[in-house]
Amino acid sequence: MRVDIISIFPEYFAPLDVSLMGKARERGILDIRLHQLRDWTHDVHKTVDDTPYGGGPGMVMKPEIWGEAIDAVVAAALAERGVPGEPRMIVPTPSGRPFTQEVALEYAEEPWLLFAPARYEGIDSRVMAEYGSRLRVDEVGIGDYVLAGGEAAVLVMIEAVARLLPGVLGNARSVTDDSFAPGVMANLLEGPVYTKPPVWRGHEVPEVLLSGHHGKIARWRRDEALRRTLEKRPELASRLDPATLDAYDRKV
Ligand SMILES: N#Cc1c(N)n[nH]c1-c1ccc2c(Cl)cn(Cc3cccnc3)c2c1
Repeated sequence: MRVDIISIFPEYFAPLDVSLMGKARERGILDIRLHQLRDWTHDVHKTVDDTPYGGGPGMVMKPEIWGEAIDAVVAAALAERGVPGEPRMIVPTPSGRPFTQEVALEYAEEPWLLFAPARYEGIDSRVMAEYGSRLRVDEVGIGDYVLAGGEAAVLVMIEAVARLLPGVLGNARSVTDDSFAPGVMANLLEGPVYTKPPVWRGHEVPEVLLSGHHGKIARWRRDEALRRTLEKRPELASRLDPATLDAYDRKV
């Protein structure tokens, strides 16, 4: 997967050089390119923003700069061998489509993502109108809390998408076991996990996990996941298949 990110803070994406993302890049599973938006400015101050039409607080990012940057990044990528078609453009915005595991799965199918994380009050809306007629452009938000810009949202989305790509997680971990993955674990939170020693500061590992009885262990894990989901995220539990809830050995 090819990923282009245009930002005034490309250094914000240093975390993509480490851990899972770093290994995926080394193995060629992910090809992430960072671009400094200010490289497409034409004034000595490298200005990327201006006051909003109609007044109001804050500043708005200038359409000309973004237009030149997006055109140049897309053209350069297309000039390289092996970059397919046109990118899916993703613009983080506070009011955007909520980013969920379902959206991550959708993006993981894309060969090319172009992220446009902005700052200030956002990008002049004509940029989305311009590219919306040529590309698939999504305005996406992560969670109901206030960020200072779109870069953190891009980091979250790239990690959530990249870990779904074949070969990124390795054999030890399967995305089908994820808390929010479709299928059996859909809408179930993960249960508690334990490792050696069997007793730590007087806290014992649940006996069933030491029993070697795989059927009982699987049932215990599912019951714990259900218990946690009912306790912490009842709105998720309400989406569970009734048969799953009926099978839950509530032991209460
Ligand atoms: N907040 C949030 C949020 C979230 N939860 N996901 N994505 C965002 C996000 C994405 C892009 C920008 C850009 Cl550009 C500027 N801000 C700051 C801001 C915050 C509130 C109102 N106006 C601007 C962004 C926030």
